[in-house]
Amino acid sequence: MLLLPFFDDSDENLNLMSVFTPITEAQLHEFLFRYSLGQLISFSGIEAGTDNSNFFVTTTQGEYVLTLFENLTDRELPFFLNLGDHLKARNCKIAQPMHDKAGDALQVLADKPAVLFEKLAGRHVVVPSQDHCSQMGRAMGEFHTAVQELSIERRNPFGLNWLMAHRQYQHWMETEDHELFNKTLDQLEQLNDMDLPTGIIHADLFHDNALFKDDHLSGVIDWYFACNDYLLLDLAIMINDWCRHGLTFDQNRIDAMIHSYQSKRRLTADERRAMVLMRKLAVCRFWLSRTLAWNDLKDRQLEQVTVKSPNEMKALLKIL
Ligand SMILES: Nc1ncnc2c1ncn2[C@@H]1O[C@H](COP(=O)(O)OP(=O)(O)O)[C@@H](O)[C@H]1O
Ligand SMILES: N[C@@H](CCOP(=O)(O)O)C(=O)O
Repeated sequence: MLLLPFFDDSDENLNLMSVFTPITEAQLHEFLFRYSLGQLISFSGIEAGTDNSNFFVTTTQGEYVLTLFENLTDRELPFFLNLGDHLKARNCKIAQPMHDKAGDALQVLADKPAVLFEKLAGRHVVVPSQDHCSQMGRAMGEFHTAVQELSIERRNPFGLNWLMAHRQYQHWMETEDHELFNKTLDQLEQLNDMDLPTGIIHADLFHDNALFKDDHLSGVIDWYFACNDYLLLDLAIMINDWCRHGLTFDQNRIDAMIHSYQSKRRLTADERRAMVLMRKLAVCRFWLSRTLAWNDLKDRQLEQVTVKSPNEMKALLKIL
């Protein structure tokens, strides 16, 4: 049995440096020859992040973020790049993938798939306000409207079926947690009987995945969990993360987020009925993924990763 430390403040996550693949100035200099973006001035590794190696890159023409993909492959990446191009063409607030002189966004650098993105201004907010939540609701409504024109597809690897499959594999949970998890899965089965709209969702829009400059949203990053699933799941993930202080939800922030979302896409009657269930689905998804990540970290004694607290999600489930 694995006992996980209890954290009630998400700032206390295991947070270590996350540049997995280093690059040299010479490599980057040569890489930039492919683009019409000027000469390299400077670059530096970004310490935040869990999955990829990211670098800020400054050239004589602008500022960019270079991502080397540590897990996603050449075969998987076109989905995310097509999505990025489409959303940018619809004026959605995201970081544009930069295309080289031949029109390609996907490259190879240091033997890893690599993409250069527009650098968005600002930072993520630490304590989201009602106005931040309102801006996020509107942005999400715009994303969900824009993706309806797009026919690409990706199954959600962390959706309801994935959760249900883990009913059998709970040696990593204490008995009390196991009961809470299973009881919630029983409730979630009701989602299969509801007629809920689906489409491409971000699927990970926590407040560290949106950048604000002077309290205005400059854009949403980290689209690598994007997939086809319930549209409502995106709103549920955002409400659970953006609209609370610690373990206390703020109804004003929730109302502001839903209201501005609905200015772009109205929720159906079934979606309004399913909201609490969907928020539980969102919590279980991150409880399980964080727990698996913690176990993996312990088993492999990884040192260069950032893993968020699973127990924060368990505590949230108890108050929903
Ligand atoms: N396009 C961008 N513009 C500005 N900053 C970015 C951009 N993309 C990533 N970042 C910065 O890099 C950090 C890590 O990026 P993220 O996509 O979360 O990495 P990972 O995929 O490894 O989790 C973010 O918290 C943000 O500070
Ligand atoms: N948002 C997820 C973890 C994924 O990390 P990210 O840095 O890729 O957003 C969680 O909260 O567990």
